[in-house]
Amino acid sequence: MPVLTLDELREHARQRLPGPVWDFIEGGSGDEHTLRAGEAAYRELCLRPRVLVDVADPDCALELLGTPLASPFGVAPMAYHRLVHPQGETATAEGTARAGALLVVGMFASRPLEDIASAGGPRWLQVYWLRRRDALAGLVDRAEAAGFGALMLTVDAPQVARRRRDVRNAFALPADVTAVNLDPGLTERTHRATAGSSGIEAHAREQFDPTLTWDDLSWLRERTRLPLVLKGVLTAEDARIAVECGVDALVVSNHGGRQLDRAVPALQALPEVVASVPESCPVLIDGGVRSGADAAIALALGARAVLVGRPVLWGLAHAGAEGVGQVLGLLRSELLETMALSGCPSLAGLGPTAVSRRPPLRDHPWPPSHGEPSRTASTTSGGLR
Ligand SMILES: Cc1cc2nc3c(=O)[nH]c(=O)nc-3n(C[C@H](O)[C@H](O)[C@H](O)COP(=O)(O)O)c2cc1C
Ligand SMILES: CCCCC(=O)C(=O)O
Repeated sequence: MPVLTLDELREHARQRLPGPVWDFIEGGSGDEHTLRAGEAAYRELCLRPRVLVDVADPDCALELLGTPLASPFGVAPMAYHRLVHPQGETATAEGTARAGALLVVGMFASRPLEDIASAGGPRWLQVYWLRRRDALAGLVDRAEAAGFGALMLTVDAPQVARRRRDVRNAFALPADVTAVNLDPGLTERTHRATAGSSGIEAHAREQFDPTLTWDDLSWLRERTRLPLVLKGVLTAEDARIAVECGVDALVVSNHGGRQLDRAVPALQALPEVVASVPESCPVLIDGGVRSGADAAIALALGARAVLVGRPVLWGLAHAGAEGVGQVLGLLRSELLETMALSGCPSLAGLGPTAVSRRPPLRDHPWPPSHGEPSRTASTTSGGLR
C-alpha cells in the first residue's frame, strides 16, 4: 500500500521507535503549548481559490541564496538522525537529493559532513554558538570545503529548554549515536542523564555560549564567505537588526515548540518579519507544516521556502532514504495540487490575497440578509488582514 499521508508515516514511525526516542523527537518544552499552537495556526487559515486560470503547468521550482531547488521545501536541521535509522543523515541526504529539496544538516549530525555531502544534493550547515569557538570555526571550514551552500546559525537556544518527557525518561543518547563532527570531549555529556535533566539539556548547558549577542555576529560574518542565515527569529525588531548585521536570510521559527514555550506561532510571526526586511533577504519558516496546503499558506504569507522537521524523521524511521523521499515527494505533489486548484500556477502568484482568516461562526448571520451589505465584508472578501 503506498503511503498517502504524513500521518500514516507518523504512525509507522511511532510503532518502530523506542518510547524515549519517540518522545525526544515528538516532544516540546514546558506545557507543549507552542508545539500544539504551531500546527493549529495553519488550521485557522483558509485558501481563497481563484478560478478560470490556466493551471496546466504549475511550477514550484526556485533558487534560494544561489541554491537551485525543485520545490520550496527543505529538511530542518535536526540532531542525531542515527537515533531513528542506522544510516542516519546519509540516508536523509540521499532521499532529500532525489526529491531536489534542500537539506540543512545539523551541527549535531551523527554522520560525517563529508559523507553527507557525497549524496550531492543542495545542502546548508546549521550551527550553534559553542563556548569552544575553535570547534565552531573548524566546522565552518569543513562545510566550505565540502560544498555546503550556506551557514545557518540557530539563535533561539542560549540553553536547551526543559523538555519534561525527556526528563521523565532520563533521556540520554545511546553509546553508538554521537555528534561525530565534533570533538568527543565536547559531546560526552549527551550520554548521561541526571536527576532533573536529560543528557541533551545538560550537554547544552555546558557547551552552548549563552553570552552571545548581536555584536558577536561579525566574527562569524567575517569568518565565512558563505551566506549567513539566522534561525529562530520571531519579531520585526530582531529581523531589522539581523539585516543591519549583514545576515542574508532568516528562518521564522520557534524550534518546533522545543524552546520557549508560549512563544508566538511561527505562522503568526511571519507577516511582521517579512514586512520588515528587504526583498533581497529571503524569509523561511518552520514548525507545524504537515501538508502541501500548509506550505501554500506560508508561501502566500511571504515565506520563500518551508522547512520540515519531524515528518522527515518519520519517513527516515519508516524506510530510510526512500521514506525521506516519500515525505518530500508527497509535500511537493500536494503543494502543486493546491497551487493548481487555487488558481496560482507559479510561486510568484501566491500572495496574501490567496489566504483568508476563518471568521468565527457568529460572524455569519443566519438567515443571510441577501442584498444587505455584509457586516463582515472586510474579513471575508479581501484576503488576510
Ligand atoms: C529531534 C529534533 C532535533 C532537532 N535538532 C535541532 C538542531 O540540532 N538544531 C536546530 O536548529 N533545530 C533543531 N530542531 C528544530 C528543527 O530545526 C525545527 O525548527 C523544528 O523541528 C520544526 O518543526 P516541525 O518539526 O514541526 O517541522 C530539532 C527538532 C527535532 C524534532
Ligand atoms: C543539544 C541540541 C539538541 C538538538 C536540538 O536543538 C533539539 O533537540 O531541538
